[in-house]
Amino acid sequence: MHIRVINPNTTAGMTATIGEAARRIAAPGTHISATQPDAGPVSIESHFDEAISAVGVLEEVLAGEREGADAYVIACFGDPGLMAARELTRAPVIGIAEAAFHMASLISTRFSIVTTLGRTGIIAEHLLEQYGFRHHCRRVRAAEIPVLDLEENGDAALSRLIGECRRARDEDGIGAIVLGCGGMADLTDEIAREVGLPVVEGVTAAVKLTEALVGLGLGTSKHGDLAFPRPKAFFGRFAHLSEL
Ligand SMILES: O=C(O)C[C@H]1NC(=O)NC1=O
Repeated sequence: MHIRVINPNTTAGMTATIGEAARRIAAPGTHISATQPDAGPVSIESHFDEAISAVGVLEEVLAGEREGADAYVIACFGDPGLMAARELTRAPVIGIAEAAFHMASLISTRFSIVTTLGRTGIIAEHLLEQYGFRHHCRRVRAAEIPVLDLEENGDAALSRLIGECRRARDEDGIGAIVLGCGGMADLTDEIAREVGLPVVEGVTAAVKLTEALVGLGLGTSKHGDLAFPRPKAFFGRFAHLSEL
């Protein structure tokens, strides 16, 4: 099976980190392609960044359709473009936030999320509501680190993350922690060791969920709102989408 793991930001180092984490846990026979859009924000830290990145995600899914991908992972914790991406394919499309929420809910009755900047916490809160996990999550916390610090200032970022995860463990009455950024995909084991709680990370959770869906012969339904988009003309820089 071929899973296209899409990093919605345009930082190649983070795409590599995400791809390595995905390959580490992929089943034998699962081929991982880790990709990123040619254009868009170097990191996603706001509603604006999310909106711009979603176009790149959709372009990556269209490329995957041309290349015969069997499933897609959207490897940004805001799951940008998820529903629109599902309209473009019969394959499973999983966002790392929804994957992490599902997995954490199977191993704990309550979890907390630890993400990068506090200002993006509202995005996770909206997704908890949208996916039906609001009552499972005790708190959305932030280590107050810029996303790219995970790449450029790794030790300091990890130390702040571990500190916030320890506070979640001691204060939130939880059984598990969800890491709130695709760029944290390589930190799971170290954080779990330091904090002593199960740590759920979305990239790896999403890869295993897509393997399960493909293995069950399940893909995105084309009945109802996730049917292929109605053909129509697009103008300007999106004119190439007229041939969908
Ligand atoms: O929303 C965040 O803080 C994390 C999110 N931003 C990013 O560039 N990749 C992510 O997973």
